[in-house]
Amino acid sequence: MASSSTKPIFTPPLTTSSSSSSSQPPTRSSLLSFLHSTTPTPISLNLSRSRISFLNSPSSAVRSLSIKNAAKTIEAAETSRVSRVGGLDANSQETKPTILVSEKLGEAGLELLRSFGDVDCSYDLSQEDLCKKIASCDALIVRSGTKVTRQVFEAAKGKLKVVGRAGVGIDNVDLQAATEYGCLVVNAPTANTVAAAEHGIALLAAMARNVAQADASMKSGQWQRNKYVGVSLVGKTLAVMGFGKVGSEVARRAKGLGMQVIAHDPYAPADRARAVGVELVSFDQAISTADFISLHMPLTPSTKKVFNDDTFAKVKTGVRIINVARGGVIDEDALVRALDSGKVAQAALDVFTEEPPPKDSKLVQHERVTVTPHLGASTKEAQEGVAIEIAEAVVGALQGELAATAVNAPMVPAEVLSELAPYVVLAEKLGRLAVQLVAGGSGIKSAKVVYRSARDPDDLDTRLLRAMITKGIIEPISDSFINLVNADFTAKQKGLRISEERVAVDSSPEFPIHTIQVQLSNVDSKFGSGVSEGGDISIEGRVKYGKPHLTRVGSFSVDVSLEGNLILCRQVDQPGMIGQVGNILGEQNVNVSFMSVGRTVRRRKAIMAIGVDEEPNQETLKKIGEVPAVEEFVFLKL
Ligand SMILES: NC(=O)C1=CN([C@@H]2O[C@H](COP(=O)(O)OP(=O)(O)OC[C@H]3O[C@@H](n4cnc5c(N)ncnc54)[C@H](O)[C@@H]3O)[C@@H](O)[C@H]2O)C=CC1
Ligand SMILES: O=C(O)C(=O)COP(=O)(O)O
Repeated sequence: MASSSTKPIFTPPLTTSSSSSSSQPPTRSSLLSFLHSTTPTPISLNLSRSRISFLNSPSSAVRSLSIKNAAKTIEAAETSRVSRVGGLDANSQETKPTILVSEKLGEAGLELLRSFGDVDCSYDLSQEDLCKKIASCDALIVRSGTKVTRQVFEAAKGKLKVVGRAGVGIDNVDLQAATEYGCLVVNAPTANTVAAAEHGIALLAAMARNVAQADASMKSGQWQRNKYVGVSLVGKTLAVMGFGKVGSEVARRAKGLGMQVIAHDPYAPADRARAVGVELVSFDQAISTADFISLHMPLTPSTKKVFNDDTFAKVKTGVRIINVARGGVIDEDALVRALDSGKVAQAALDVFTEEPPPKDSKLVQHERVTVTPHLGASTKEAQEGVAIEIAEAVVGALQGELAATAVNAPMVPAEVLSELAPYVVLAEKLGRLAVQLVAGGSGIKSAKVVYRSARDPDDLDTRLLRAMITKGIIEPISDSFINLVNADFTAKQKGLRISEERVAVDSSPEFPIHTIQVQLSNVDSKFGSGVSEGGDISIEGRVKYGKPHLTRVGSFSVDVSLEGNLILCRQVDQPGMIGQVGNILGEQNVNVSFMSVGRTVRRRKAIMAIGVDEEPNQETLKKIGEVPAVEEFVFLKL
């Protein structure tokens, strides 16, 4: 006979290279709470801790943030901070989050952050100092000058919940480490687009007309009109490499200057190019036909040094190159060689592999190179916009919202979130229940989730539900903290395969999901009745009246609200059973909140599902086990 729940043993084959103790993701007892937990408390088997803080404020889930609404956002942050209990932002000075801003940020953004948390503006920190400070920070806001390395996440010891990149490029943030540590990374992808594009055009024109060189010459007392004869832009071909936000704005402006614009971007939709009147071409075609090449792709492993000796060999002799993307996309030594040989006539660079570059950099010193110190995003307007954009994203994330600009987590639109909210609660509880039915010693390798829904699969986003089921399965049996950011990673790391199936049902598509079923295969159960005919531990639930309900255990139908704790008993189906068990609980002052009996065949076997507010002590559980008709029972914490 099963007794009260014991810790199932989970034997994860650690498959990733980062499994040394120092690099293990931290332990935190927060929830998908998204990023709510204030203290990194190790997870024990205390399953009764409260959860669901991630969606515990309807206002946070549906709040829409926009730059125009900065003032409203401040107000909302303040209202929310004082009105919510139990979350990171409860009405207490002590629980205010600490936000470290490590590079200069626009005042409007700072103001918004200050309305929500304690803001520490510490610029020019060494890596060592950053690592020291970060252990007490809930959020970190950076621009391109701060390297957020694995060491930073390690040093954060689980406290850091969100890194906000006040700009586009996130190549200075170790995203893999952030994900492993369950730390959300958000960026501000739109507010500096125009500034970067304008800077690209400024460099293009300045380079073509030798503005910087002529200026320096005049300031040194010279008047060299013949030396600084330039080239015209009109009618020339510009190749835009990377036809994203900045690239397309550059293209638009270059067309206004009378240039022929072509673009290369393996992922850009043709209609976007068509709308701007630009032809998308292959990499080789772009570089071999262009008079000017302007770089606008992100720095990734596949774009690193994509402009190298081989590439320069293919360009048109006398080509001019502009780079306001990332220094690392060019092999800078190769560029110096190409400039020296005359293959490349000129370059205008805002970004460098190493920033700032060494003072004696041949590239920076080259007389046919125009340089600026990473000024692409540095306009007043862009910096105000970026600051607000990132402050809103960070405040939202700290309040438990899924940021629209999340870089390392699925973006779930606010309306989807609010619709899925009760199912998210159900999903985690089902995962948590299923794992508690596993007998000690069984290693869980695979879980299958079956969603029964009347919705078209395209209208059903289950990533959040899968993450919560994963969280429910893993957290009770390991010391991992799971959220949407690291759910898939952690499952993989622990050798747990989660598969999903959608089954169409004939119910109302008004509700996204009819039932969710969690099946654990190839494991022994400590509650035989929780095993389906197919041999899997199987439980099913649905949302009723906005609340999660357990509706099936193994082959037995039940109907019990998933609140508090749960006792599942299998007994001989006979009169008086409910009374007997109810009396035992009542004697111990354990309040029964719900009760449901499900049976397969009348007067044969039945399952009794009893919701209890309190946790019965061992003595009480023993008495239940001693009721003659009770064949097996299990106590489950939700
Ligand atoms: N200098 C500065 O201050 C600033 C620099 N940037 C940089 O500009 C770049 C572009 O920014 P956004 O346009 O906002 O980003 P985006 O994400 O809108 O556009 C990037 C484009 O590059 C494309 N791409 C990816 N791999 C490619 C490849 N191998 N070849 C060609 N295209 C490829 C993508 O499909 C995408 O369309 C980023 O590197 C960003 O960090 C952005 C703002 C300011
Ligand atoms: O947004 C980007 O990608 C940029 O490069 C801007 O960098 P910054 O924020 O000015 O350091």
